Amino acid sequence: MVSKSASDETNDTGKDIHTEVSNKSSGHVPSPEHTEGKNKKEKIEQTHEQVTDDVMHHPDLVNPLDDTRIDIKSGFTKDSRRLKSDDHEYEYDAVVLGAGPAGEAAAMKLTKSGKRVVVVDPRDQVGGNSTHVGTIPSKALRQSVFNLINFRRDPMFTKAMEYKQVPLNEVLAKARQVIRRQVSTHTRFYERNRIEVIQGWASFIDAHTLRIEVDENVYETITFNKAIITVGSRPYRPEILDFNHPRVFDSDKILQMDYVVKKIIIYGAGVIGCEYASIFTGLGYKVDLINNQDQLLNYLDSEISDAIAHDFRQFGVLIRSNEEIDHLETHDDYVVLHLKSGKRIKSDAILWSNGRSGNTEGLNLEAIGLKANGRGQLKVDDTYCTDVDNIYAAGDVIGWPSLASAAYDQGRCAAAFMVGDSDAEPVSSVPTGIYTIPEISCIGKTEQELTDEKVPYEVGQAFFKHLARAQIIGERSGVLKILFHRDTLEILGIHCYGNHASEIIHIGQAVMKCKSNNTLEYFVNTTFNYPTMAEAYRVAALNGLNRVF
Ligand SMILES: Cc1cc2nc3c(=O)[nH]c(=O)nc-3n(C[C@H](O)[C@H](O)[C@H](O)COP(=O)(O)OP(=O)(O)OC[C@H]3O[C@@H](n4cnc5c(N)ncnc54)[C@H](O)[C@@H]3O)c2cc1C
Ligand SMILES: NC(=O)c1ccc[n+]([C@@H]2O[C@H](COP(=O)([O-])OP(=O)(O)OC[C@H]3O[C@@H](n4cnc5c(N)ncnc54)[C@H](O)[C@@H]3O)[C@@H](O)[C@H]2O)c1
Repeated sequence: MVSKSASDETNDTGKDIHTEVSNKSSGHVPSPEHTEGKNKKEKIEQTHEQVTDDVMHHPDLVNPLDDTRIDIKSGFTKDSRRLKSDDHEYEYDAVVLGAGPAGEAAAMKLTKSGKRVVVVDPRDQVGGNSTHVGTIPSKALRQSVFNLINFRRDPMFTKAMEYKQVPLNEVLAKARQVIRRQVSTHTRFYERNRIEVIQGWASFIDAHTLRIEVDENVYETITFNKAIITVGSRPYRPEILDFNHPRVFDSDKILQMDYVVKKIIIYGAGVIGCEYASIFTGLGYKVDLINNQDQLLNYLDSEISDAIAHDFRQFGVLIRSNEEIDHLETHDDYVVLHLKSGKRIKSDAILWSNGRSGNTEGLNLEAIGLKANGRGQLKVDDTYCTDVDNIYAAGDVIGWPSLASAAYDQGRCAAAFMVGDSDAEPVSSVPTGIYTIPEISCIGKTEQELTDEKVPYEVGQAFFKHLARAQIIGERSGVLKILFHRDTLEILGIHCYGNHASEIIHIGQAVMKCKSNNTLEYFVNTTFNYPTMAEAYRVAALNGLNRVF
């Protein structure tokens, strides 16, 4: 039996939904005449009434052992209030603005709840910025660079191979493959769930009418009962910089960098700045990392933040803290960054990575009485509802935490609130996964927070260099740190630095979620596979218990 949440997550449960699809081939957009209101009414068969039971028999899922049909949950709970019972005269029960992770999850939840839903996105492919310019390309790029670093370190290869610098867009060849595969996977989700996708820029005419620019100066209008804004974000571009200059980049444009540089400035030492510092040093570039704070990623546990700063320096990153741009001088083949402190830094190029802005300015929010903040973000309540009661928002456009992981869950939860699921809850606890080389991942409180709150905590540590698995796979640096209450042994925070950290963290996260079992003793009393990186939990737990008296 597939549970409700599991089927929501995979989105791939086949022909279980009863709205007609209008873009059968891919995420590609139907032509305007294909989506005209009149045709649509004929084409879209509203069969909400068919989805009445909680459990459905899935036609494609057959148990291989006894040939019986596998039951799946329809996505409703018995006490769900359904939009279909809201007697409305609109074409759609819900419209989703943006086909990124938040939009996709919202659309899947809505359609699985029997709603007639349409998704609008200006790209001709689904996946959002996350797939096309954010998470996926940067992580695929990071993996290629990681492989390159390991390859160069291996004496078996380095003798035979010539050391050659490679431009970024060539290293991205692998990333392009991953993007293609991701787009095709997600397109299938939309197709199988028969979700209509319209390509175009959406803007509001009023709180129940959307105008979609499907081609240059060609508009289509649709009406809807409820909407969810999941338009995501883009790099924040200050006016003092000319991003058309071939030596000035942001995190979108950097994916097209087609020349090799020796030296690059990264302005902004947030997650993007730090991840790219690893990527560039891995490619052999010299990096000046300009941080406008006094510590790298200062929301991290300071020991972890110190560790990444230390490793960056070892790899040749020059970190300049507490600095602020005055202006940038651009030349054909170099740039000079002038800092307010009077320093001047010359480099082949600059990557600006100083925050992001929500994509709200083209939405004509005034027409529905909404206003975004200075960074283009929308305010929502605990049910992801904006100040307008039929308009919801999720993902990067609402700010925190601006992660694809959370955007997906926020989209699903927002849709759950929209359909009236009684068990819907807002997303609250999100792990941090930072894909520097090595990785960083954390969940729960930091030492600084616990000290400020005067919680009597203790620390258990495991250094990767002592673990058999780490020695086998050649992990030289890394640490797992567990913070726990010294009286109750409750786990309060887990901080991991080292490769595989973003995977390792989930073991601790699962234990922390089990309220009755959330104690350090779990790791001592449970037999783990050996040798594994997960053994770090046992080692750290024993190390911590030895400190308790
Ligand atoms: C370089 C980089 C690396 C990242 N790495 C990670 C990572 O490793 N892990 C992680 O969890 N997160 C990562 N993130 C963050 C992650 O990409 C975002 O949190 C995620 O994309 C947010 O998803 P979303 O659905 O809110 O919006 P998006 O992915 O931004 O998608 C929004 C969609 O809305 C569309 N849209 C915009 N305007 C309109 C309009 N008017 N009408 C209709 N549609 C519109 C856009 O075309 C886009 O397709 C990274 C981000 C960047 C930039
Ligand atoms: N591995 C990941 O999870 C991952 C990877 C890359 C990006 N992201 C997401 O992308 C988002 C953007 O990353 P980023 O590195 O560009 O930005 P960031 O939010 O991490 O901050 C980068 C720098 O910009 C500054 N800054 C941010 N907001 C500002 C504001 N309103 N005014 C002035 N300065 C501000 C910060 O002080 C910091 O020095 C992050 O929120 C992050 O969640 C996540």
